[in-house]
Amino acid sequence: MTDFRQQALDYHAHPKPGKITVEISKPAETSKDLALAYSPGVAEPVRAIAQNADDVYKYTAKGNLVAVISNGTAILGLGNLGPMPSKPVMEGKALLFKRFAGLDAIDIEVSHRTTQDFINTVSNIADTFGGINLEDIKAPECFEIEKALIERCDIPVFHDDQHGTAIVTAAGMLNALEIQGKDLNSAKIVCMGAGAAAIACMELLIKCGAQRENIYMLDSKGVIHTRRDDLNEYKALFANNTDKRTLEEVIQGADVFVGVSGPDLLPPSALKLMADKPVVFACSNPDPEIKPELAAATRDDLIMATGRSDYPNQVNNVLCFPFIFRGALDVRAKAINDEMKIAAVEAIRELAKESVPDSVLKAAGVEQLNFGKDYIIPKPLDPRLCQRVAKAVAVAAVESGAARIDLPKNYMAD
Ligand SMILES: NC(=O)C1=CN([C@@H]2O[C@H](COP(=O)(O)OP(=O)(O)OC[C@H]3O[C@@H](n4cnc5c(N)ncnc54)[C@H](OP(=O)(O)O)[C@@H]3O)[C@@H](O)[C@H]2O)C=CC1
Ligand SMILES: CC(=O)C(=O)O
Ligand SMILES: [Mg+2]
Repeated sequence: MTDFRQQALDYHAHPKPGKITVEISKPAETSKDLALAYSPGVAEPVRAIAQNADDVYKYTAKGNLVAVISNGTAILGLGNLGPMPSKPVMEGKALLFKRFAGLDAIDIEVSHRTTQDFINTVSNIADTFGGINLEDIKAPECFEIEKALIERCDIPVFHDDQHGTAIVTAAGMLNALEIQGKDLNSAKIVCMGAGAAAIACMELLIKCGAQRENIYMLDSKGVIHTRRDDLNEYKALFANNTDKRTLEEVIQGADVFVGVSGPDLLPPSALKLMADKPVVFACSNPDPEIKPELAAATRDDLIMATGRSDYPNQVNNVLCFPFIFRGALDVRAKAINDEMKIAAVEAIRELAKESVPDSVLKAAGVEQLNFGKDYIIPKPLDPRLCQRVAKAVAVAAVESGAARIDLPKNYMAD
């Protein structure tokens, strides 16, 4: 067993199994405390909420509570391994919600027979929470699930692998292209993968200026083109009228490669075929489509990002989901709309252009970080992310009419 593998297993096993716990937030030491916390005192907020539904935000933990819900059908890039193997990832997301945004989060792994069963299960428990973060649910079911839950729930429902990934990818991509002196509008883009993350990343890049006809998408069967008769409705939107069938054919002269598929799917021979100054986001976890060392050895004019913490330029949805929920919950948004997503893109993007505080340099273990090739996007440990992204999202929610309450006074002030 490798050292790192053993360290990871020990981290999860000791001193207590798992990564999250539940703590109480009120005194419960005396008979008086118990009389307030439980019977008879608890009857008072019960009566208040029965009379005024919004009082649930005043008297319970709902407004700061997120459910991280999965069925384990697309666990990172490890595939469809089922609900229980997904639990460490979901606990991990809960850890990140708390660590980065102060949100209480609980993981829920759902076993189900049909997609409708999953939808019913989640919508039946949704009111318990302030928001629902769907995670690691494979395409195409994830699209139907998210759409149905958004319709049925009046709290934000957000499939992180779709929109969290797309927001961070768009922020990083706009910056990387700016550094390379290129424009998203005219960029030729190859997207390896045609699932949850791929479809959402490409749709958001289009909203940010990319041209649909400049995007070539590949799934496990190769290039997605108009002659294929095995495409679901989501892939069909990216079908090119082309006679190109392989990665090598479509990547010729491409400015951008986005990998949200699986390990080692971008060979150096294909990377060599890209245009000058390419941008390569190999975002599959834990193992990217090409290792950064191999990419750097293949050519020296690229900007490279991965989903991992141990290389520069971590394009990972952790830069988004804690903060987008923070902002959404703080104004009790009914949903997370496009205005809020674009506000998050801009806030993440802009932060990378500011000077980096010493505390962040220290946490990252580096001497300096300056906007450029190896720093296109902020570090997850940057405490300014919460302030900037949550505020931008909350403001966008208020301005777009998604918020139920106004911005709290002095919200996320410096
Ligand atoms: N860095 C980040 O923040 C994030 C990274 N990801 C990564 O993206 C990947 C996909 O996740 P997600 O979209 O949720 O999963 P999905 O199961 O929804 O999609 C996986 C996609 O990858 C495609 N694929 C699998 N093998 C190949 C192959 N050999 N060649 C081309 N395409 C292939 C599948 O093709 P087919 O449709 O034919 O089955 C499918 O379209 C994972 O590795 C995950 O870790 C995901 C979210 C966030
Ligand atoms: C980061 C993430 O959500 C994933 O790889 O699935
Ligand atoms: Mg995920």
